[in-house]
Amino acid sequence: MQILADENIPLLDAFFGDIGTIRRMPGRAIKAADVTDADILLVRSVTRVDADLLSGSRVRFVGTATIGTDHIDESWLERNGIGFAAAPGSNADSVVEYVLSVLSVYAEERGIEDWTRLSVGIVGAGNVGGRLRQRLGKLGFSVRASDPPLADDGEDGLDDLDDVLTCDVITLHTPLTRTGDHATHHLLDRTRLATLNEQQLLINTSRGAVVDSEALRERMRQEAPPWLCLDVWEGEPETDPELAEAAWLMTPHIAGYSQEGKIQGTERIYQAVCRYFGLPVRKSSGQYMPEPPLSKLSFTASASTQEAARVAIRACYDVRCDDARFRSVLRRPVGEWSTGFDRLRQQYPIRREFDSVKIQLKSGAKDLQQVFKALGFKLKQK
Ligand SMILES: NC(=O)c1ccc[n+]([C@@H]2O[C@H](COP(=O)([O-])OP(=O)(O)OC[C@H]3O[C@@H](n4cnc5c(N)ncnc54)[C@H](O)[C@@H]3O)[C@@H](O)[C@H]2O)c1
Ligand SMILES: O=C(O)[C@H](O)[C@H](O)COP(=O)(O)O
Repeated sequence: MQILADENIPLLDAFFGDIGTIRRMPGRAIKAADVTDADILLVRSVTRVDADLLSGSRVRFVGTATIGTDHIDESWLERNGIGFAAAPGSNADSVVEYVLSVLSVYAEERGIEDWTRLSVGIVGAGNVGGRLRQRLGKLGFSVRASDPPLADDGEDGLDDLDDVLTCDVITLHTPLTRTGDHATHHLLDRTRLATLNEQQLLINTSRGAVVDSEALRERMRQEAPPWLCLDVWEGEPETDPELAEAAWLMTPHIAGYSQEGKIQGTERIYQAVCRYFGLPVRKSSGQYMPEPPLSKLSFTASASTQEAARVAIRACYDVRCDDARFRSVLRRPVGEWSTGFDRLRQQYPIRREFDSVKIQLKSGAKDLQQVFKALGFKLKQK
């Protein structure tokens, strides 16, 4: 079988080497002429997969190693009998940990001693939002979440978007959808952005177009704008210079880029290909997960829970490093920004999730134990 794949999908040979001949291309460069002879197309979020790309090709299966599917015309694939799979949940923990890192830095910069005093509003309570809600709840944060599709399905405990927008921190975790009762395109529009103030932080790790960028630019120019943390950008890899200037933290769409997240993304589409073509599943992400550079952290009984949590979160992932790398690209001429955006993602440093690190504690340190468990670390008693 001929497999055409985005070169940024990790472990292509390891997972797909036995299944077919692999041809790699930069995802943004994949065009109709490239897919004509492919049986399987494997993409990430930067390749638009639709009739323009695939009609006339012999592609029988498309896999995207991502959670988001807004770049895929799924109904066209279905109408044309082409198999499809995404990678739901694969990098959800990575995004949750990105948000935890942002929260820890935000609390410190605002001089908030106890970060759990911040109320957090989650928009979209699926894999990412739901896991974030659980971890924050266990840590003792007051959390509100809005998710109308889940509410329609009878899920309790959800709030209206307008209530969620009154929280100290608002974090977006919806898919980008343009049709249906709960479409999210420009969900945060001019009216909703007008309700936010300088005591609030808005984090967007969903898709850039879930927020109306033009309205956001305007809001950031007005009195008392909210603090802003952007990982995703409407029109990326282009970066809006005014939003870049206004953002407190900014990163080039890497919230989901933990090593676990990326390898599990490949694993999910490998499993789907095997199912689709009736092949045995012989490989798993665990086989290929390298040893983490940091494996253990040890705290004495004298560590305060706040400080210990801060140290451990940032030892694993400090969002300020990604912010600094991105800002260094944006100091170059504007014409180089979009290639810089892609280069940062392609050459992303190794980042491991919290549960790759064992936390060693003195027995009896009950508060610390609870906090680390809630954050998602593994515990080891001394
Ligand atoms: N920045 C990154 O690196 C990164 C990484 C992973 C995912 N994402 C984005 O985050 C999105 C969410 O990921 P997920 O794994 O939680 O997806 P998911 O499908 O598990 O959950 C999305 C949730 O949003 C809800 N939703 C839909 N419309 C809504 C609306 N109008 N208001 C509120 N909630 C709504 C859905 O009901 C669902 O529960 C993905 O679709 C993707 O676009 C970004
Ligand atoms: O939807 C997802 O899974 C994420 O947005 C993913 O991290 C995007 O990464 P990309 O495909 O752009 O490399």
